[in-house]
Amino acid sequence: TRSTRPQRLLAAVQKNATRGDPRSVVKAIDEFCRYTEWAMNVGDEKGCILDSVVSEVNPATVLELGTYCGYSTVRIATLLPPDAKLITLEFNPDFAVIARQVIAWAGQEEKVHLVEGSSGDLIPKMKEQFGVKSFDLVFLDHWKDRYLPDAKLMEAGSVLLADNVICPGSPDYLDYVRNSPKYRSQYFKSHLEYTKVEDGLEKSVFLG
Ligand SMILES: Cc1cc(-c2n[nH]c(CCNC(=O)c3cc(-c4ccc(F)cc4)cc(O)c3O)n2)ccn1
Ligand SMILES: [Mg+2]
Repeated sequence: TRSTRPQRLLAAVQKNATRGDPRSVVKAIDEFCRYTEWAMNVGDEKGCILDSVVSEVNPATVLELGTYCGYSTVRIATLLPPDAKLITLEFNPDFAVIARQVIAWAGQEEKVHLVEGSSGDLIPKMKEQFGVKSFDLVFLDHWKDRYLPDAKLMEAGSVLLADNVICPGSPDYLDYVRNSPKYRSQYFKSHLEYTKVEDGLEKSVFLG
């Protein structure tokens, strides 16, 4: 039967990237998605914004919601010190299977803990399951209608960075973080990965 898009993306990584070289993995995925087959990775343009926010926050603990094929997982992990922890949640088991192999090809498995399940179920269990009561940085890149309810579940974290706030969009989340006295929000205008369509990242610092 026909392969899936994540399987074809992984094949491109294994063919074109050097094992243990995370930058070559990122480059191979971006080239595949730009020139062969679009996929919903944060991409190179928004990826540079992601990199700058991660470097600025310099987090010891990161939570990523929505692993997909592990592209942003690899980008974030590469910027973390060896003792830092990145927990990434993926709902779709077929995506998780591919993401684990992409993360391994990039040599980042030490810093990354991929957990399968839905954010609504897993976030409340974070404390007891992983002993992490709050995260220094949360990257929201999962179902867009879960951004707001999940942000409310996590009102102890310090920096939220949300992908796709314009396309596909998360209007209720955007309205909340931009108008709530609990957050200072900033919009980084960009484009939907590998396209000319407007999209952007919203960085929201929790004021406690
Ligand atoms: C733990 C947990 C995890 C999840 C979860 N895991 N993986 C995801 C994927 C979510 N991502 C997207 O849907 C997405 C879509 C587009 C897009 C698509 C089609 C278009 F035409 C235009 C844009 C672009 C993007 O950048 C996206 O990130 N959710 C869900 C629940 N709980
Ligand atoms: Mg996204």
